[in-house]
Amino acid sequence: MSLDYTVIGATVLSSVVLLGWLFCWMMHAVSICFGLRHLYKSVATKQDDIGDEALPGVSIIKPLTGVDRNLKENLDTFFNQDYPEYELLFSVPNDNDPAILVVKSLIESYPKVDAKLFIGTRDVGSNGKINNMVRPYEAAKFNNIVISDTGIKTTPTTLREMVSCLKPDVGLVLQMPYCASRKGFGAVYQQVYFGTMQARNCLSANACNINCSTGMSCLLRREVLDKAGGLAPFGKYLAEDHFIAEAIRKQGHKVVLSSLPALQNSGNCNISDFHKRLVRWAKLRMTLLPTLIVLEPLGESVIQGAAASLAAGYLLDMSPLAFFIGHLLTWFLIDYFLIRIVQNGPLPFSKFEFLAAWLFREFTAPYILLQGHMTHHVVWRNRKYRVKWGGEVERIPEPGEEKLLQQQQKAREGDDVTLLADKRVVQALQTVAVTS
Ligand SMILES: CCCCCCCC/C=C\CCCCCCCC(=O)N[C@@H](CO)[C@H](O)/C=C/CCCCCCCCCCCCC
Ligand SMILES: O=c1ccn([C@@H]2O[C@H](COP(=O)(O)OP(=O)(O)O[C@H]3OC[C@@H](O)[C@H](O)[C@H]3O)[C@@H](O)[C@H]2O)c(=O)[nH]1
Repeated sequence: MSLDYTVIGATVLSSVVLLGWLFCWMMHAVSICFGLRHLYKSVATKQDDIGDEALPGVSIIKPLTGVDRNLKENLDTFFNQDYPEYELLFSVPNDNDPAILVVKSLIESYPKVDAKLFIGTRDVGSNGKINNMVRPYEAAKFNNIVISDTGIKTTPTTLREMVSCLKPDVGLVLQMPYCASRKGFGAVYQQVYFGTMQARNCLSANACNINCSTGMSCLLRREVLDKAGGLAPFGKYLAEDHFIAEAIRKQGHKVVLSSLPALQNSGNCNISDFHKRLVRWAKLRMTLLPTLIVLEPLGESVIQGAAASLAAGYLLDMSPLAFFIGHLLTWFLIDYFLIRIVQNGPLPFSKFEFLAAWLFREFTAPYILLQGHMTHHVVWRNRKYRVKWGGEVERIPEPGEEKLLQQQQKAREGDDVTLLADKRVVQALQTVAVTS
């Protein structure tokens, strides 16, 4: 009896594809169960019995670069935390940064809030955000550090909620990225992106204890990060959030999700800028976890649906078109259910807008991943970086910047204690610290 290897091959491949398809539905189910159980289930209320005096002090670091039309409104929310003891540490890379005026005016408006502004970076690596945060990190008064990006808007109870998640065995509390409601299709699209695909991955990964971080808003124990060398060793990566979470986990501490998502409220909802950000993130993910090069496209509804339709057509003799339509419709309905959980109620836009933004996201996602493959460098806040396999990055100098970057690199390589101390003195002299 002769074996038909083509038939065996096609049968095995179709079965694997259908198993992958079932795995995706399992991810949907896990993210919905975890979201329902975890999101907006405030732990803080239980802690209220402990009393304010038992709550630890928190230093909130806000690395800023430039201004957008929502910056003042966003920063203002940090001055209104319902929390007994916290300090705000703003930092900007240089004294031309327009964010300085915004911060100074807020500091003047809230004389009772402990707030400082740091001007000038310390270059410990290529990552501009890390360089911008090193000095406030070292100056922080408290052991509990919040890192919060410039575009984040917060609510009065968020800090209390995040601190309540910081149990003794926890080293890092992450806020899952989501968005505040803003006007326009670009805003709806971002909300749909973070409330569906990103939420599914983030919730299911956290439910299964897989590191899936976004560092836009997190609370960490400084003593734990200091054991890994503080912030400086992470300056060589752009995905510093991923590596910080890894370092904390390696020390045996848990990384948990806060029950409140982070509200991104940048004044810029431009779709093309958002796509550039997604391409940068995609590039970071595929260089640091190459298995995602295969898995990530397979986790997309359109690619997964196309592959599963062909497999079902072959194995189960079903109409591939009917299978594909049923697949997409079910995925759509489950995503609608998930985003309602992430939003904690009715969506701030119509069902039609949801449908349009959802279709746009699902059908552009493969193209964005492809662009991530095709770019050799990423751009972040007007700076170009070359990303190496493993996640390390190198700044690509702009014309005229080569010498400066070489000097900075040499200074980093030659850092001994005396040189570092000298540099600290120079930097201290260059710094203007505005204290309330
Ligand atoms: C057969 C089909 C299998 C489908 C598997 C699907 C695999 C998941 C694919 C993509 C993950 C997307 C993750 C999105 C969140 C990451 C956001 C991000 O890019 N953040 C960067 C900027 O902040 C950050 O620097 C990079 C971090 C690296 C994140 C790596 C995440 C891996 C998560 C994998 C989740 C799998 C969940 C499995 C649950 C059972
Ligand atoms: O050169 C820089 C770039 C960025 N930043 C600051 O870093 C924060 C995040 O920057 P953006 O909002 O441009 O970028 P993203 O939202 O894409 O960042 C996100 O993805 C990449 C990760 O490394 C970040 O931790 C995460 O926050 C902002 O607060 C920004 O002001 C700097 O201080 N200097």
